[in-house]
Amino acid sequence: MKPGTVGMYGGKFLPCPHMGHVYAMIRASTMVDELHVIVTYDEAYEQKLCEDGCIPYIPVRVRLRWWTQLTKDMPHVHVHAVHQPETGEMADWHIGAQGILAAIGKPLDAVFSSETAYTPIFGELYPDAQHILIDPKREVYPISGSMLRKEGVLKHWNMLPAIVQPHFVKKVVVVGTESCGKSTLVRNLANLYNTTYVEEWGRTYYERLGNCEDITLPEDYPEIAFEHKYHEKVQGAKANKVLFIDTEAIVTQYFSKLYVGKRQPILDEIARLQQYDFWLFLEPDVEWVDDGTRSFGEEQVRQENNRLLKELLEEFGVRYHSISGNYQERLEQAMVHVNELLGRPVVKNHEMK
Ligand SMILES: NC(=O)c1ccc[n+]([C@@H]2O[C@H](COP(=O)([O-])OP(=O)(O)OC[C@H]3O[C@@H](n4cnc5c(N)ncnc54)[C@H](O)[C@@H]3O)[C@@H](O)[C@H]2O)c1
Repeated sequence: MKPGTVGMYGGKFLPCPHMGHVYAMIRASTMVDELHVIVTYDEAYEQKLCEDGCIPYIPVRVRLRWWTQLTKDMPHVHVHAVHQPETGEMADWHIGAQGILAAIGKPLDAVFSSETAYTPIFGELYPDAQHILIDPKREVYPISGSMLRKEGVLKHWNMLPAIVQPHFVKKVVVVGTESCGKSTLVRNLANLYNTTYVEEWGRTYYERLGNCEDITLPEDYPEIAFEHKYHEKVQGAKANKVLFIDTEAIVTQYFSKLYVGKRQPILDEIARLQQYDFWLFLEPDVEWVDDGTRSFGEEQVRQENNRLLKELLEEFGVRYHSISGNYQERLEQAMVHVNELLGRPVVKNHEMK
């Protein structure tokens, strides 16, 4: 092609750009001097499309953000969002093309897609541009947006760019009072599902100080909650479909009440804002182990604290799933729930598929 060529690659990229899209964009970027990636959108139509599939609606701003991240080190690639109505009429494409040309602001030399069927309409819309097909049989990355919408993103995890995956990670939080096997269960689950986890930050915090008995201060608790949230973000970015999390802001609030006798508004606010896909509640029916940072071992106190924590969770409208029994039973019950969440079959002896 002549120097100074301008190309366009467009789509709705719903629910998200997949590896086939990334491949097409990169191939296109090597063939022109300037490439414009166009994210077309029609909110009402897309919401309906997502409702009919099995994915939550992903706003255009999020899709634009992913494309911006994907192309941030490619100075000759530019990303735009353009409204194109989706009524099923050819007029939609004409309206879209007007918006696309206005966003690009210069004549187009090439239009890229993987659809041979688009050649006639592109010929009408962009008569001076060449339609260049990239992998029309979708052999390099056999995936499509409709497969992701219909079958869910977890089934096609390896077809999602690494920067997109964290958005779809399922967050499983494990809560309970002291010494009910949370840390062990969280670590075991993370290893079994080959993914990452977030440790109980309050514990790490006091281990760093050397103890927690009689030395906790009210200001420790917001700090614990902030650091915990930060680690959720860090580990979530590396997770493989699911992230296991040991405790959260409501448990931190519960400890604030127990240790310093007060409830902290900022923890209530975090508790209201946080979102998890699944809550596992561990009943305190395994042996109490004193690991040096624990204080409430007496059976009656243990039961009373368990009741208090449940009350607090219920106050925030949390729908948790209780798990009890010995360590083997707890692991098996947890795996049944997690398999269900991930859409995996629950097999005999709960073996992994
Ligand atoms: N007005 C325009 O010029 C224009 C151009 C393109 C798209 N659009 C709009 O975008 C909407 C969606 O278009 P779509 O369904 O083609 O978008 P899409 O989001 O499914 O795909 C975007 C592009 O990537 C290509 N692609 C998809 N999967 C691929 C894979 N595995 N490997 C390689 N390439 C792959 C597609 O052929 C398409 O060109 C259209 O209905 C239209 O509204 C408009």
